[in-house]
Amino acid sequence: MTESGNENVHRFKKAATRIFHRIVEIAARLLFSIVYYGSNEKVPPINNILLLESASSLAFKIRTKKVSSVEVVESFIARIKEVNPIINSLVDNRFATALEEARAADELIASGLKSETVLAKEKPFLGVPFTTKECLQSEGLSFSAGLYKRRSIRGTKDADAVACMKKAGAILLGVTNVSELAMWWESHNYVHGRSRNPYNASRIVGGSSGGEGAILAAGASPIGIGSDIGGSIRMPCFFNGIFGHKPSKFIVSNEGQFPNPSDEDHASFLGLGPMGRYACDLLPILKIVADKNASKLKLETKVDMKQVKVYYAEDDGGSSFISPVDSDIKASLRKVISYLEKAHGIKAQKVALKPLRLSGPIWLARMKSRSGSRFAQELSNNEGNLNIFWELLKWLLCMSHHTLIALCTVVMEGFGVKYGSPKHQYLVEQSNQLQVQLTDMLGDDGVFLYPTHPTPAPFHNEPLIKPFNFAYAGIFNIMGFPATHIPLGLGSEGLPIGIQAVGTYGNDHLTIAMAVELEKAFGGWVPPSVSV
Ligand SMILES: CCCCCCCC/C=C\CCCCCCCC(N)=O
Repeated sequence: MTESGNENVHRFKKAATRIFHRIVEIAARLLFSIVYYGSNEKVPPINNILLLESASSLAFKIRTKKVSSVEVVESFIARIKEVNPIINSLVDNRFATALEEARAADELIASGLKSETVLAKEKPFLGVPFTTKECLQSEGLSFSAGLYKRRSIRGTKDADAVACMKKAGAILLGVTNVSELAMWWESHNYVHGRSRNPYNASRIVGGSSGGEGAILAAGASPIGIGSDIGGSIRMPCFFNGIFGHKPSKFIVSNEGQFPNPSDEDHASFLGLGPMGRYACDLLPILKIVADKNASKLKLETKVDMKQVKVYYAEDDGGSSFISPVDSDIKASLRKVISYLEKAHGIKAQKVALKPLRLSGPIWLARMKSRSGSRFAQELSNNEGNLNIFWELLKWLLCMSHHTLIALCTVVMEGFGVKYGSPKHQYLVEQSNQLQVQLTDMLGDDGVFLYPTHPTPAPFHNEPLIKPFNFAYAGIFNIMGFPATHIPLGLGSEGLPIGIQAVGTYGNDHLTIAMAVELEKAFGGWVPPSVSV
């Protein structure tokens, strides 16, 4: 066959794959709509104004005795008790200890031993409650990572990031649900069950920091710490309409997570960072969890929006296996672009970065390690290897304690592209090319705006039909770049939508400044329900 003939066959195959994928997606959506018809419960409206404060504002009010820490902690505990039966977000708590710590914080403030200025410096979040995901070790609390074999394991010490928060005076309320081994974008497992979206309980909360996204959006915790190796902070923030920041690589310590990154590459993809309802909390919380590495970032630099260069893309250029970007998301991105021009004279440039179309395959290839598959081992809690055929059979007979997607991930690891093969090398090259393109384009004063995810929160289990949609977020983990999710209100289905702002290494202050700016212009977090 001639070269142009070959090209035509290739084009035809691609179009056919895309059409087939769309048909399956539409048919599945129809089926899920029928299955979940009428089960669109929301969390009740927030009636306590303390729950509407940012973590920074709560810290200030506690420190200056305008409100007591006990009052704040009690308010959030009451809200958790109200919403958790609907969203199944908090899976273990330390309420009694948290209240004791709140009393101690109030006593320290009342004693006058330390001035407000000293307290603001030494314990900037004194008396402010927070939550974190269950796969981040927290002393005395469940630490299963959603793995049935680990169901009775509890943390014996705090992960570094949790310890940093406590050192800053913050009070841990409890831990939130994750996907099995934090390796999927829906939070469901056989230890703690399934978490549900506060805007519509028939929809997912995302993963792996999904319980965290839901509890924050429901107004039941002021601030949270998540982790992100393939979008696990940004996707839950997107589905639950809140802010979240995945920092530049190696800024926040990964210590104290299960599973642990298997090598240096994986460790560079993983980033722990803040999640919350208000953009103003991202930077101070990042500073705290970054600890000594905060000085590697430019967090004190004031950003002049007029000097920021903006680039954007409305989609990945048309990957066959990824859903098309929802029209509400595209429209909101366009509104952002025209706002930036009107308010700051920024002439944003639309770009087409070819390797983005390969985001899914690139992420999967870069996650391959030289030493071979580890997921099957981790699924057995590193106690031998999992017999995948036996487990799949057990799953079919409803006898397995593993989720279907975890088993599919083991299969994928076995059958996917081999480490070092020509296909693997090609994908690594594409990934390097994208890194160079983004670095040259953005420099130290540019931000790339891009959908965080192609569709608003799908129904439970629907992600199995579109597994690679996570790649919109995951690709930037591979680059080691900072990325901030920015909520932009609700779409036509009443579900949160938004975009991410991506910068080059070390420019976390730029993507966070963009979040602060767009929150001012577009309103940021929208409560799931309001009193009538
Ligand atoms: C029934 C269909 C099965 C399709 C199998 C697809 C296997 C997918 C493999 C990897 C998906 C990884 C998703 C990563 C999500 C976020 C992870 C994170 N912790 O940041």
